[in-house]
Amino acid sequence: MPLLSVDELSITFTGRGRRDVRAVDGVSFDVDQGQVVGLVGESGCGKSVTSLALMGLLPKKGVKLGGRAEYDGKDLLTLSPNAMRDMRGKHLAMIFQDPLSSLNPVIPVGLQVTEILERHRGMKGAAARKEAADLLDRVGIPDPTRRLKEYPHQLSGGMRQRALIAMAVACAPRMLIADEPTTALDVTIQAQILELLKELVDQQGTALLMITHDLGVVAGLCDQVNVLYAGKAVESAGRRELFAQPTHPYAHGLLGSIPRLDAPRGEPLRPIRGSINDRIDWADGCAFAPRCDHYTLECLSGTPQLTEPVGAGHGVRCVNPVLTGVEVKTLGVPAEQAVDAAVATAPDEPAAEADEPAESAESVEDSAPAEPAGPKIPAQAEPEADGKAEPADSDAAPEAKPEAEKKKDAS
Ligand SMILES: Nc1ncnc2c1ncn2[C@@H]1O[C@H](COP(=O)(O)OP(=O)(O)OP(=O)(O)O)[C@@H](O)[C@H]1O
Repeated sequence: MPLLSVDELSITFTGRGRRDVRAVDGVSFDVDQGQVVGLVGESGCGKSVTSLALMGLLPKKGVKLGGRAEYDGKDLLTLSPNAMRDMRGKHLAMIFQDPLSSLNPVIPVGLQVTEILERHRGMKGAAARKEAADLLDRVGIPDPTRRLKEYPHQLSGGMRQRALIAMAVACAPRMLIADEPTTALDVTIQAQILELLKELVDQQGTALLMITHDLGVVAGLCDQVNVLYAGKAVESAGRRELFAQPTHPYAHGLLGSIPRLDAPRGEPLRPIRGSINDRIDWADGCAFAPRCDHYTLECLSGTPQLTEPVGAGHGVRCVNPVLTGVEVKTLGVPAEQAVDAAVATAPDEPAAEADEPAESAESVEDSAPAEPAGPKIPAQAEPEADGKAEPADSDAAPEAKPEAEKKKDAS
């Protein structure tokens, strides 16, 4: 039985006088002990609110939760605030993106660590201080006894994130949720922090839910990956399967948009056009359709279901998946090699190259050119004779535009 089993999680923000926002819509995944599961997607796809819901950190007012999130037989979504408080620390812990705003700026780091040891492990005085120093030492903070007396602003960004990790693991939680833990750090520190997380998983069997927009992090760390788009999982697969054959056009585009060091000089980058705001409601069809070079009219007939067009355990929510093999490279390293390298990296070895794309796998939104948004469907989406808008290989952009867009350009 998985340690955490999320089943059809939905999160809706409600408010008087404004339209409800369905931020997460029927997301399901499992996390086993000692397993790293990734939630990946661009800004606004619902990654952070998923983690906050699991930690019981969303406000009660104005938020509707649906589905189940069973941890060790208990539904985290329905536990009382008190029960949830006991759950955090010992069972569940979270590492946030920005260590500076997660630490209290006016309390020395040591006191923030010992507070946790006192509350959850009943430790006091010198024993708690010693344990706090040991924890800082374990996460690689040099001279821990001195550092304990310092305030967060006196630590470097990497050290602050290490201190947060020390606090998160202080009670040896069985499950760790890391929400973009390396985004605020420079690339060398990123690799060290990822190594540290990997060690925790390997040595303590911690289950790790890794939330990231960074495919380098996924390649280096995750066993299982869920690619989210507009609140739904559009592809769920093992890391190898995903990198070897990204099958949903969004996942395919994400992997294809990673800059390559071996690309010929002047070769344009291949971002996914538009932004997450160019979408339709899932109830009307695939939310990604307006940005998709592979859409057909079928995409507009209701919510596509998760199916397994390329193999058992590789779920894809698309009626017109990318089934041709594509070579996806991460910074010049074929993806499979990058994954192999990442897998083979022992904890005491330097981080795999696969961690490197961390910097370059920028949010698609950030790198999207000022191109016109995708076709406004369904009005302009006219089928070819076979009922399909011209399928396009995203490799072949810009000619490979959907038929409707070509017409728009021509007019
Ligand atoms: N309090 C709120 N009220 C209304 N909508 C919200 C609220 N919080 C989040 N949302 C919406 O929920 C969606 C998902 O947000 P979320 O923060 O989970 O995205 P994300 O994938 O984590 O992005 P990022 O990487 O930028 O944090 C977004 O559309 C966001 O606007």
